[in-house]
Amino acid sequence: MSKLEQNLTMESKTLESSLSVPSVQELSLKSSQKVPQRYIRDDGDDVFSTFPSSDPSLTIPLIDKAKLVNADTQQDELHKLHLACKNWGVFQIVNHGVSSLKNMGNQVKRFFDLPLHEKKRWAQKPGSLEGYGQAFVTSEEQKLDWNDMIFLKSLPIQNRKLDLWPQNPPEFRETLEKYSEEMREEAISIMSFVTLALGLTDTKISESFSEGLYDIRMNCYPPCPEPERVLGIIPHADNSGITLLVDFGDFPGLQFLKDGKWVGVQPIEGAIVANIGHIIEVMTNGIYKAPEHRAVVNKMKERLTIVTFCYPSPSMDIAPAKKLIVEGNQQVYKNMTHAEYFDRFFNRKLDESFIDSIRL
Ligand SMILES: O=C(O)CCC(=O)C(=O)O
Ligand SMILES: [Fe+2]
Repeated sequence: MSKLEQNLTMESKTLESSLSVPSVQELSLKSSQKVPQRYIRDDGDDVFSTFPSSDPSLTIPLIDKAKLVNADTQQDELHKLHLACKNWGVFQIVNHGVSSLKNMGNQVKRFFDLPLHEKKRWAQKPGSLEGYGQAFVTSEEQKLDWNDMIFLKSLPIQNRKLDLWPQNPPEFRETLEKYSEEMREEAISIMSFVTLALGLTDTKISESFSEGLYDIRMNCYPPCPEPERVLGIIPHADNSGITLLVDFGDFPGLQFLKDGKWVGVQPIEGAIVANIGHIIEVMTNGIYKAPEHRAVVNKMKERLTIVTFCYPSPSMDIAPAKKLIVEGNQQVYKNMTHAEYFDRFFNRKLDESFIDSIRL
């Protein structure tokens, strides 16, 4: 297919679906020393052109939730949070209130350990991203991520497609229900501190997360014989309001782009990695930006993550907060309804920057 034909196909196809591709776990089990060409990124693929930072002083900011809720320490911690959101767009949170991380992690591990035919009972159906498979595969020529996943819409409850919710392991569903409810509470709470850190006293933004949408992507990154030639997930920024990620690995697999260099996130057991998504970038008029990030893989070790994409209520417009457009601060992004925002996202061109397309 010529480049032009490829672009035309990309333009006409909606991205809200995925072509079926092989399971990476199965490829990994074949114990071959070589990775199939479709996964190889070091043959001129420009997503591979930046390198990890070698500066050990660069670490993802750490936010202590206990200090945010304590009146004596709140101001200092809010200032740290403001700098984290402004300079990085990502931070790790400890002492949060989510109790079901470990249980959910165990369920996800047990799910990915099932034989392929069993996992396929919950496979993505044509025309939908939800279920077990891979995201955003839209052409047979596209390079592939070294990643298997299961993606489920969890809240509100009426958005659930239960036929895609695994019943093996047996406690998977109830654990995911509890996990998503806890994540919703955490998102509301984090958003209330993020807006306070920005100096917004009105609670409209954080409250809109109580009626929000919560989509959960569980990722498995199997060991890879040639880890330096592939990516677990290509560089992207999230289209969420905020993303809450739990990393069950013990090496830095997730990397954020900071001043042109990739900085790895060293997993802290029991912590949540929170990153700003495009919706909060728009609502803060770009004061807080959605950071580019990617996942890399390991030669010997599997890595599992659970990613909760948190969106405000569909009744909330996606537009810069009026209070931020004062005294010569120009509005940077368009005012959109929730429906318009998603329409633009799912019909975007894969070779163009989504955030640039919603700038004024
Ligand atoms: O699993 C990871 O480390 C990154 C996942 C991610 O960025 C995503 O699913 O959007
Ligand atoms: Fe992401």
